[in-house]
Amino acid sequence: MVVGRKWVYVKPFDGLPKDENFRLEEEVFSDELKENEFLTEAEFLSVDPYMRPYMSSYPVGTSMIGGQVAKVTASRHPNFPVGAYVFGNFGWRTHCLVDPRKLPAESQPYVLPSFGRHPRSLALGVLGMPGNTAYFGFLELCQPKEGETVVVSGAAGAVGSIVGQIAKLKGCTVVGVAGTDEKCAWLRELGFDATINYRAVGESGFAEALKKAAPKGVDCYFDNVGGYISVAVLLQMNLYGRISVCGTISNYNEARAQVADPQREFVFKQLRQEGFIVTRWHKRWMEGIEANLRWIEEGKLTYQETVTKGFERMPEAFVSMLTGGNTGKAVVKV
Ligand SMILES: NC(=O)C1=CN([C@@H]2O[C@H](COP(=O)(O)OP(=O)(O)OC[C@H]3O[C@@H](n4cnc5c(N)ncnc54)[C@H](OP(=O)(O)O)[C@@H]3O)[C@@H](O)[C@H]2O)C=CC1
Ligand SMILES: CCCCCCC/C=C/C=O
Repeated sequence: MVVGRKWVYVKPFDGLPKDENFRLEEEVFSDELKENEFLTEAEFLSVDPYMRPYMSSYPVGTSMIGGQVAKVTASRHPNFPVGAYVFGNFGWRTHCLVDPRKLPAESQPYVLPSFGRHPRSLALGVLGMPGNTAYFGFLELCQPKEGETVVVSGAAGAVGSIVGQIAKLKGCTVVGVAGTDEKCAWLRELGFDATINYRAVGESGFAEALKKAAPKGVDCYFDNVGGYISVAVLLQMNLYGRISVCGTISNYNEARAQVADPQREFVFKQLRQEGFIVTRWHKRWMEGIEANLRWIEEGKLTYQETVTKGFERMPEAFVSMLTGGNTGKAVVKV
């Protein structure tokens, strides 16, 4: 018998998540597995923005959703031997009994490929879902061309920091928008050509700051945040500009903002805007991971992680990420 712990969603979110939304519970697993089942023990867990809007569609009493890196501790599945490390969407739990046949195609667990000298936690970041969000969401939807100007909001986070570096690899001029001077300084170290600390310039100063940072206008916008930042970028898009709508974290904890009608920009600038969910590319998943790993090995792609230690601190790490406490990918080490 194995006793695990899990975080349960016990009260609907209202605004920023609070302690009262979560409860830590125990769960017991039998040692006797059925054919095709395997048992895991988590090593690293992910806290991601999507958990905030997605949980609202689950009933209270559901375990918190999320990805993790875990070790297989018992197995009756030939592809998941004891001792292997896997990625799985097993939720906020220390242990999990898995039967892959019960999971949808876009949420299949997989044994981690070798990351060489890099930590396994990267399977939750640049070598996992956020890295693939950057790789596919930017390259497929923005179709960047050498010499173009790219703006990335949420630029110092898990997705944005990778998007900006890929844009530099494609020969673009890159402007990053982030919430502190320290984050902006890191982005410039990564090769970003200009940065805007949106908290420092404020809503009223943002359009002017963007004009200075992107004097030739904007050809591609990778939007992680929505809200006034995105309205201002839209108004400075160039003819035939492309916008990849990845997320709207500025309003995950609030009612939706009322924004000005943007249709005129789309007509006269002939813009293209497309939203996406990264699992759209689940059949090409390993292509994104391999490309990002190759760039890391070649010294062309750099990552950073913000690691919180202790499974009991999952809610704290989640709220910290939602309020800008992370640089690069936010993960929890059990
Ligand atoms: N479409 C898809 O398939 C996917 C979408 N996403 C989306 O991508 C975005 C980034 O995710 P991810 O990289 O994992 O998270 P991050 O690592 O970027 O962490 C979230 C960051 O959001 C920033 N932020 C918080 N509030 C605001 C605000 N009001 N305005 C602007 N920025 C804010 C904070 O940085 P700061 O200090 O700069 O404010 C914070 O660090 C999210 O919107 C997420 O939902 C992520 C994965 C897949
Ligand atoms: C099966 C779970 C996959 C998670 C996909 C996350 C998509 C994120 C959307 C917005 O943040």
